[in-house]
Amino acid sequence: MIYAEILAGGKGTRMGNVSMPKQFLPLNDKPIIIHTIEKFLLNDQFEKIIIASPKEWINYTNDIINKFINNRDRLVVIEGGEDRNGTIMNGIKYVEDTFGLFHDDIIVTHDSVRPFITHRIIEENIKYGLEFGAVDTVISAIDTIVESEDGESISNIPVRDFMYQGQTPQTFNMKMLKEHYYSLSTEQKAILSDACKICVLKGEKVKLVTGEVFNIKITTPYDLKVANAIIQESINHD
Ligand SMILES: Nc1ccn([C@@H]2O[C@H](COP(=O)(O)OP(=O)(O)OP(=O)(O)O)[C@@H](O)[C@H]2O)c(=O)n1
Ligand SMILES: O=P(O)(O)OC[C@@H](O)[C@@H](O)[C@@H](O)CO
Repeated sequence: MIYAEILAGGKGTRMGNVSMPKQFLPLNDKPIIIHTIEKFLLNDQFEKIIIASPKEWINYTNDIINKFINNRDRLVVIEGGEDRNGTIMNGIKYVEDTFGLFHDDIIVTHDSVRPFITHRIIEENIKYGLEFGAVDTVISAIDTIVESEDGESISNIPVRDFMYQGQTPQTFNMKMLKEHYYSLSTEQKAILSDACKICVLKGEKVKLVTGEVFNIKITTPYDLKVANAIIQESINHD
């Protein structure tokens, strides 16, 4: 089976002093997370689209889904985890408890705050997820990446042609990811900035899918302005 999980368990602290987690802020005519959910609903391969929200925002998430989405049969809202990978594990647990976990089951995980995800990126994540068991969505690094271990001076400048910026979706064979995640030490878990690193630490091959420059993660107030500009641009082209 093919599942999707929209990760909305965060608090959005870098968005500054706003009344609600950033995934619920309006973007044009509806909340950011609704744009994201609608993109996933366009794909009919998903058995279930799991939305993981902070516990105290679960009712609100259901309310806005009821308001903006006509047919919510494939949607379910669950509680997010303490961190992003904990949220992914809650999604896998939901599947295991509800449908059982089978050998070829995959989950396409996506940041709720990347509303500009495209049909092509989702399709390629599913295709390669089934084939390889682990997929990351990336774009070529635009800036040169400078590495500094102490934050004071350069320790390395990797060859830019080998550097990419990680986006989402990230897609995984669920059994594989779960087993690897729970076999990591606390120290290893502490340095995970995304779920693909779990696979990398365990020596799994992770297939790359090409993302889009506009598949941005809305993190700061500036990103929200950029997102509004992207929406405006697409409306003007319609
Ligand atoms: N415990 C968590 C933490 C984050 N996320 C989700 O992961 C995505 C990317 O994370 P990020 O942009 O860092 O979101 P926040 O953690 O909410 O932001 P901040 O770090 O500024 O607080 C977001 O959609 C966020 O809701 C999640 O599902 N569960
Ligand atoms: O929570 P952070 O913004 O530090 O990291 C999360 C990101 O790594 C993750 O959301 C993906 O977008 C991959 O880049």
